[in-house]
Amino acid sequence: MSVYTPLSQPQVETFVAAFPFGELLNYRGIEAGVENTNFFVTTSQGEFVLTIFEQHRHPEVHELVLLAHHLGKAGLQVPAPLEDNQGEWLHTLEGKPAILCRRLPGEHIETPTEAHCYAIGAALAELHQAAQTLAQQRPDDHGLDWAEATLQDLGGDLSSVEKTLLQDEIQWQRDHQNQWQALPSGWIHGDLFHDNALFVAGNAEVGAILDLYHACSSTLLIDVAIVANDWCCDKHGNWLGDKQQALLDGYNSVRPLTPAERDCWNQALRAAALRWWVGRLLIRRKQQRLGAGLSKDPGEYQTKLEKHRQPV
Ligand SMILES: Nc1ncnc2c1ncn2[C@@H]1O[C@H](COP(=O)(O)OP(=O)(O)O)[C@@H](O)[C@H]1O
Ligand SMILES: N[C@@H](CCOP(=O)(O)O)C(=O)O
Repeated sequence: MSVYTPLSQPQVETFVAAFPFGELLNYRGIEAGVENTNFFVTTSQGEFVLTIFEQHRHPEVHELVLLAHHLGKAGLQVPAPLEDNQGEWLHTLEGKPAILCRRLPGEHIETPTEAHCYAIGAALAELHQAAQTLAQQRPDDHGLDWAEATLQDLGGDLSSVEKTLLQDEIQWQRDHQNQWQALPSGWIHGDLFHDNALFVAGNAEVGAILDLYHACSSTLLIDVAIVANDWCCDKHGNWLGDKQQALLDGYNSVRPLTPAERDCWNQALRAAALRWWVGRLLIRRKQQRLGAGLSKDPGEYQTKLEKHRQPV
């Protein structure tokens, strides 16, 4: 369902011919993912992924891919764009930005274990550290102003319960901004759900971190909380076993959280749940407009937010 921009065989052949990777053997659309169009592309010299950006224009893609370039050079397994015969990596297909990356190793996991949570915590901290040496920044455009603007925009699509909860949480987060803004910041992934990681089969070694297209400059702690909300609890926000602790242990093994970050953990879980509740409300609207099935339930993140708001 996420091939928003279908391509013909001649289009892919022409695209691939610009690169030094041999001839096109076959290609197929990738079902996973909801934002961009992706194809697995096999040539006579290897396996690649062709991505067409559906929501970002060329200058934005330029910014986003700087991070992948930077992390790739630091030895992290991320989708870094490949250069064609002219040294260009940013292309255009059907009027939209397009890139080609190597297909990275590993498989998706259905249900993360504690070992996966530990490994992704350590990998996320490595990403945060490696990104600190990237001078360019990209402002976070999914903060509280965006949440507020989206609330206004969605207006009539929301129930009164949803509106009240959103308004109340945005206000609560605004009231706690002083402490939040003093926390360590830098590039965050922003979307490290477990379907955006690959693990090398048979063990809990991270094979790849994918989909860096939400990456931006923000509070590092929210990135850890985005992972916790997806990897470590059930759909109702109940923590599963020791997964949350495993994630934090893995993260701390590379970059120990500061005392101020530890104090703000619940705020981070709330901010992360708010961010993806609003994100999913927008995805739902897009899917409804396209007549597509709903693949990301916003209610799950409403429930998680409600859970984190309960006093412990
Ligand atoms: N470089 C890559 N190597 C291997 N698989 C990839 C790569 N890039 C994307 N994929 C596959 O495509 C899926 C969708 O890609 P993703 O970037 O998450 O799309 P979207 O931006 O639409 O969410 C991933 O879940 C993964 O299965
Ligand atoms: N991961 C987000 C939705 C964003 O989609 P992605 O396919 O780009 O990761 C969620 O699950 O809400």
